[in-house]
Formats: sequence, C-alpha cells, structure tokens
Amino acid sequence: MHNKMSFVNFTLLVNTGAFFREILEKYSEDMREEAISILSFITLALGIEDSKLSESFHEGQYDIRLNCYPPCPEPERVLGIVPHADNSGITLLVDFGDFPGLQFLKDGKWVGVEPIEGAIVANIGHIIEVMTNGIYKAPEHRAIVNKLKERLSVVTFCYPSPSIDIGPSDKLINSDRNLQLYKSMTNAEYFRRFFNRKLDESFIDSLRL
Ligand SMILES: O=C(O)CCC(=O)C(=O)O
Ligand SMILES: [Fe+2]
Repeated sequence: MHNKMSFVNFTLLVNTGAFFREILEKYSEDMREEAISILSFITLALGIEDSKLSESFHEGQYDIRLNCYPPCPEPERVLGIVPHADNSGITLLVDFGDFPGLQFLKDGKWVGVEPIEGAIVANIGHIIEVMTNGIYKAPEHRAIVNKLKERLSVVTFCYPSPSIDIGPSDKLINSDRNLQLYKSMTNAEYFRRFFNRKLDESFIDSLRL
C-alpha cells in the first residue's frame, strides 16, 4: 500500500471496501473517545462542565482523511496543503513523518509541529470556535513537503451531532460582559454556509455577528 501512494495529496474515502471500512470504523471509534475526552477538558476549562457541547460529539460524524506527501525536488515551490482552518469541531491528527511537515500560523509566523511517536495533534475547528464564542480559536495551518522524505498523516475530522445547533454555548453568553460574538444556526445552515462560502473571504468572519 505504501509504495502505491504516488499523488501529492489524496483522500481515502471511508467506503473504499469492507476491509478498509472495518479498520476505519474501529479507528474512528477510538478517535471518538479521544475527541469526547478532549472536549470535556475544554468545557471543564471553560467552567461549563456537562454542557451539551462535549456531549454533542457522542453522536457526531467522524470523517477520516489519509494524506500522503511524497518527496518533492523543489519543496520551496509547492505546498502539501494550502493554509486553511478546519471546518470541523475538533481535528485529531496522527503524524507518521519524521520532520515538522504540519505548520501553524502563530503571531504571523509559520511554526512547525515536531512529530512525536504515539502522540495525537488536537486542532480546534471552526465549530468549536463558534461554540466557545471565540475563546478557543481555529488556527490557520498548512502542510509543507520535504526534498527527500515522504510524509503520511491520518486526520480525523470530528463533528457534533447534526441535531445540535451550532452557536455559542448559552453558558458563555449569559451576562452583559459576555456578548454573543458568533451567529447561532442549525447544523444544515452551517454546512450550507460553508459550501457556499466566498473563497476570497474568511469563512469564520462570515459567522461573526
Ligand atoms: O497533513 C497535515 O499535516 C495537515 C492536514 C490537514 O490540515 C487537513 O487535512 O486538513
Ligand atoms: Fe487541516
């Protein structure tokens, strides 16, 4: 399987066959547990423990993407993935590279994430930015390529239950000092806005009040 990965970046869909489906279903169940536990720590840190925020991820959708970045003779001239923030609630990334291929924008500078064996990189997506009323921000990130080395990453995009509205948690906007900064919308409305977004404008800005 490894040798056949020859595209700059490709997406392996969950329904590529029974064999992959079984592995990916087990994997996504593990990631569901990880996501719920990270989200309950987030709600604990926010002082809104037991809110519907973390619970909504029990029933949510979990999409897995396998990224492959082959070596590139001129790495400074290409990007593996262009700068973006994820539209998920939270994204869990397992990095199989041995160089910092994933980079986050911090204070205007790209900072590489050093892969640690067995570690999961947890990345906040737009939905958690909205649900936490902007306390947790969805960071811009990108992937770069290496002149000599291939890199693989397995990325799980974790979404809350489609029956839950996407909007700032009531518990965070309960006083005059804590104004609601983002719109509240149904799950369907969130995705409608995402798929109809203007590509030259910031999606998260379009969700601000
Ligand atoms: O492969 C990576 O390091 C980044 C992947 C990523 O950001 C994505 O798939 O959304
Ligand atoms: Fe991403």
